[in-house]
Amino acid sequence: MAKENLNPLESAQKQVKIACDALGLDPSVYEILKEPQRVIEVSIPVKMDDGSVKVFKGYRSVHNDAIGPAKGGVRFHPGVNLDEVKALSVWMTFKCCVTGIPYGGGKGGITVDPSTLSKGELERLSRGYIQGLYKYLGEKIDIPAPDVNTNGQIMAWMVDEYNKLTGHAAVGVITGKPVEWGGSKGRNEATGFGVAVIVREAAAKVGIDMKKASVAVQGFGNVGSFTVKNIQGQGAKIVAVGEWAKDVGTYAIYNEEGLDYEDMAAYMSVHRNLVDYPKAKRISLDEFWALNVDIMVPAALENAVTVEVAEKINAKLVCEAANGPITPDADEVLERKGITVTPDILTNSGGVTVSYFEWVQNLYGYYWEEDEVVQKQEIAMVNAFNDIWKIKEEYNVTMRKATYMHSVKKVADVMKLRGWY
Ligand SMILES: NC(=O)C1=CN([C@@H]2O[C@H](COP(=O)(O)OP(=O)(O)OC[C@H]3O[C@@H](n4cnc5c(N)ncnc54)[C@H](OP(=O)(O)O)[C@@H]3O)[C@@H](O)[C@H]2O)C=CC1
Ligand SMILES: O=C(O)CCC(=O)C(=O)O
Repeated sequence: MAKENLNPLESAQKQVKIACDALGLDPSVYEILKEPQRVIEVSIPVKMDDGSVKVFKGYRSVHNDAIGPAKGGVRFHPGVNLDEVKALSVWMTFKCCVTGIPYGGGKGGITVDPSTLSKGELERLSRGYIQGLYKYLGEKIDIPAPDVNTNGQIMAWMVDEYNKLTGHAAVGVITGKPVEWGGSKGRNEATGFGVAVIVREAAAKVGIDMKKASVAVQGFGNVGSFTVKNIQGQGAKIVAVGEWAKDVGTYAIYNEEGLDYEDMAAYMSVHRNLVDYPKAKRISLDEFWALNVDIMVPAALENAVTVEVAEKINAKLVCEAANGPITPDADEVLERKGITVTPDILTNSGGVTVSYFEWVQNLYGYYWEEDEVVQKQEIAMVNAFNDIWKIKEEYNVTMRKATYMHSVKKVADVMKLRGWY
């Protein structure tokens, strides 16, 4: 068999092309959508604590802003590169259409291992990113947010830098901020909470009783950990968690009696990983993927599920909490095996949906209670799930194809109205 293509941009383009063809759209729609509208690459010089200067590469891609200002997170990771950032921005365009929020798609990143930086170096790097890009960001232009290895503190430094450079108190230029300064209640947990909502809805459709379900989650960061918390809250048993640690690489922990979110989170906050977590046994990643569980949730990075991994999966339902965790070839394997997949742009759309709520609150200067945020998020996601399930049934296609058909049509219709083709 030919070597599997792991380029995320080509995966994203393939997903968009399939939807354009299924919808019978004018060929110019795909020509417009296959590449971002704008990509900026910046060099960021950072004064290190030892007095030396290190230069980091940063990127920001705006894929499409037909529907509204670009929206999407900023990732700090050694694997960040131009095609990855472009792909992530493509996915954001169609993710924003899932719950119907008025944004286009953007994404950014810096090629860096932030665990090697001091707090001061991390702050200078975050500010340097904004110094390189502030002319292309704005509350009505392009609005960043957190992603892998970035958080509320980093967003606060970035907004502060933006406000200093522009002279505007524009707190809505970035979302995912701390609640103490313009953040929305519920945003930190929103992606994982939303993943659990989609897992619950999909489980009901495929005949899994959440109260009796066994679940494995790959990744215990922001998305993975809150996914575990909320799925556990539905009465399901989390039997395995897959993770990554320096000097160990990928590993997983397993306990058939179930793992507890609070206990793992407390252990993680002291030890920074789950390698020697005492209430589970360590298993290999190969064993993790092959577990006999009802539901698998990849919540780490892209390309986690290749063809080889997909062949091992025994779950009835796979819910993509990460962006792009299943390769297109692996997707075909899961389809052949009759495993239902809820795609990333639906499953993890809760994060950007609550970012939108944060932006609305910032523009109004009027803040909501957490209950209101959570309730609005849940309604938006359940409605989106039902709309997409209907398309899946009507056209007899996978959830992924139905989701892209739903979203690509929305962007194509607006581009038509605006006279772009
Ligand atoms: N944050 C958000 O609101 C949203 C995030 N996403 C997507 O969700 C995914 C996870 O993001 P997020 O949780 O924010 O990121 P975090 O940085 O908070 O967490 C990522 C987690 O995955 C672990 N990890 C990294 N590589 C591997 C691996 N190969 N195998 C197992 N675990 C691994 C990391 O371990 P370690 O810390 O040791 O590196 C970390 O615990 C990404 O694809 C992101 O784009 C999607 C929508 C919104
Ligand atoms: O909250 C946001 O604006 C974007 C989150 C994000 O980057 C994502 O959904 O992948």
